[in-house]
Amino acid sequence: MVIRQPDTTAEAGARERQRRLTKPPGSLGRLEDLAVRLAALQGRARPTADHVHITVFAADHGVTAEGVSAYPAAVTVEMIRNFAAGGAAVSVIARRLAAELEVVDVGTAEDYEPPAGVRCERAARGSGNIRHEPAMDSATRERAEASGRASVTRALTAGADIFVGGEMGIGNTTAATALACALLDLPPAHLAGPGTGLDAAGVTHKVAVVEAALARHGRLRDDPVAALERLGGLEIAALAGAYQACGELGLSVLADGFIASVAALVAVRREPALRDWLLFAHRSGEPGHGGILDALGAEPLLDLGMRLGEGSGAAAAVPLLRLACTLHNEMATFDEAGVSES
Ligand SMILES: Cc1cc2ncn([C@H]3O[C@H](COP(=O)(O)O)[C@@H](O)[C@H]3O)c2cc1C
Ligand SMILES: O=C(O)c1cccnc1
Repeated sequence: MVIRQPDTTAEAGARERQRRLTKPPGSLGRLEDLAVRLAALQGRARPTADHVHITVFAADHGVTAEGVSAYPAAVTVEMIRNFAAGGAAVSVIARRLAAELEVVDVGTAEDYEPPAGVRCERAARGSGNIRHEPAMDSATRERAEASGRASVTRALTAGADIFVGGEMGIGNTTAATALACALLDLPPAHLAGPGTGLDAAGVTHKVAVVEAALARHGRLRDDPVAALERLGGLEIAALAGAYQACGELGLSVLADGFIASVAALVAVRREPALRDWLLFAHRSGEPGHGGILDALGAEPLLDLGMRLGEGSGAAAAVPLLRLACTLHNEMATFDEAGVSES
């Protein structure tokens, strides 16, 4: 399927409406651009951000065997339970936003009883340890991407107007760093950071692990799919598949932090027209995020020092989208209010 084109008629209508609202042109800054952009993506002059669908994709990473995270791999499944129980940061924000929150296990390694509400769609039992082997084979990547696509279909069926993809997977900042270094041809020291909280020695070790992984897998700069299979993670593949489906089916994406942005980079490298469908919510505290945002030409909405993932940074920016839409839809025009234009 092809990526849809934004609706330029709706965009022009929205821009014209912004011009007629009772304010000096441009005075609501990026809130104006946001409303116009959402109008173009939603194909209507009056956009909305009321129905937000959040899917958190969870998976384990073989590279955790190299000691690259401040937390044990068991936290991935423990957090799945926490999402289901409503206690994770993204659970709380989703409640506050009245957003739909679903959790999809696309590849945990451990045996556990998935709690009610968690979709168990494992494409594999964790990814391979990228230092020594590919993260996944092609069939596994396709299964993980299909899970991502299916979540977008559910979102659209439920009437979503914004899609947020979150991720949970201890070790996934290492996979994301390796992927981004491969696609951007950057040295690991440029993009590797503390993730969940490595100290300086831990980051140095993480750099060495990513260097070894890149050396093991060779040059992948011009092949995003091979890079994803060799260096990625199952939740990163699911996110890339979900973003692709959003572009094909016409659903706006509000992208989260470091890992989600690397998934976006993979998806945009594969399908450049997809870029139009992606709004970037925030600049993560993970230091490498800036390089990825730059590569995507993205200027995120928030810079709160958040570095959690789960979709939490994207969810935190939803109130701004709602405000942009409400201002656009409810402000009076100069004519309606009898206010003089310049
Ligand atoms: C309790 C807890 C909750 C989380 N929620 C998201 N992450 C985040 O941290 C992980 C990536 O960092 P690293 O590569 O350093 O392991 C991912 O699971 C990400 O979603 C969490 C991490 C922890 C510990
Ligand atoms: O920005 C993120 O998404 C992030 C950063 C650190 C750890 N987990 C997620």
